[in-house]
Amino acid sequence: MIALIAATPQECPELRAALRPAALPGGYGLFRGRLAGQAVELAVCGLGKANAAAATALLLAQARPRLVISFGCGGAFPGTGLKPGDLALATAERYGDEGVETPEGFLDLRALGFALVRTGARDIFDTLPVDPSWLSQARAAVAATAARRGRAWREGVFTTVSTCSGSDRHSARIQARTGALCETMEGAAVAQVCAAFDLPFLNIRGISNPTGDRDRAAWDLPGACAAAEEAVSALLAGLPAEDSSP
Ligand SMILES: O=C(O)c1cccc(C(=O)CC[C@H]2O[C@@H](n3cnc4c(=O)[nH]cnc43)[C@H](O)[C@@H]2O)c1
Repeated sequence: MIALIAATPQECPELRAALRPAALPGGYGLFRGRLAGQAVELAVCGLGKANAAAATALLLAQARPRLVISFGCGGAFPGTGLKPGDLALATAERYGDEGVETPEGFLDLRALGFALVRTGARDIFDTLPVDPSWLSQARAAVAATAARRGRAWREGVFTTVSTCSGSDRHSARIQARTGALCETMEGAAVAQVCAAFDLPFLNIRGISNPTGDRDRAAWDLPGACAAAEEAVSALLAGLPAEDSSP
């Protein structure tokens, strides 16, 4: 089974329509069934890190998927070459605002000495991994989807925040701190729970907006959501049968 996590119903209309409604404890939305020949469970978790972590943990406590995919829309930082409607694929997830703001600057969790996940092999602080073999499968699907739609795509670090980058000043600070190309409100939280459960994680986002001074006229939420759904479907369609995938 493949687990899919979207924040809002608007980010997954096509996939939801192909699945049967179910429910997770706590009222988190769940949809089950088969997509492109793969068994899937789609959680619609609500906005932000707390919802994302709770829904992911509830899902993983009752099933052990071979892959967890966070998907939906996200903001693109300046200089990345990404525009609304384009696609982005995470190579790692980094928390953007977990830490302490001090007179001397921002102290992240590594500086504070607080690991978020202790895997046994190593401690994980602010940066969560993406599984390399699944990443190469996803790269092919995202590239093919972008080409089909006549759009650009990029891969790189994603950052997850509670306070979105709706001003140039804040956006520049988060970009300098994280080196991210894409900002979301859920990705690192899903990745953190996957690391705790030792399960592979991917994040695929359609770009809905540029980060920086907030201008709702520059957003394309429907185009971003459609692009991400199409890339997820392409990834599922390209996967081998359940037993022989990475
Ligand atoms: O109205 C706003 O200024 C605003 C800011 C951020 C997100 C929204 C949404 O309605 C989308 C929610 C959904 O999309 C992801 N998202 C999209 N763009 C961004 C962003 O620039 N920074 C962080 N997250 C973003 C996010 O994962 C949400 O789940 C409206």
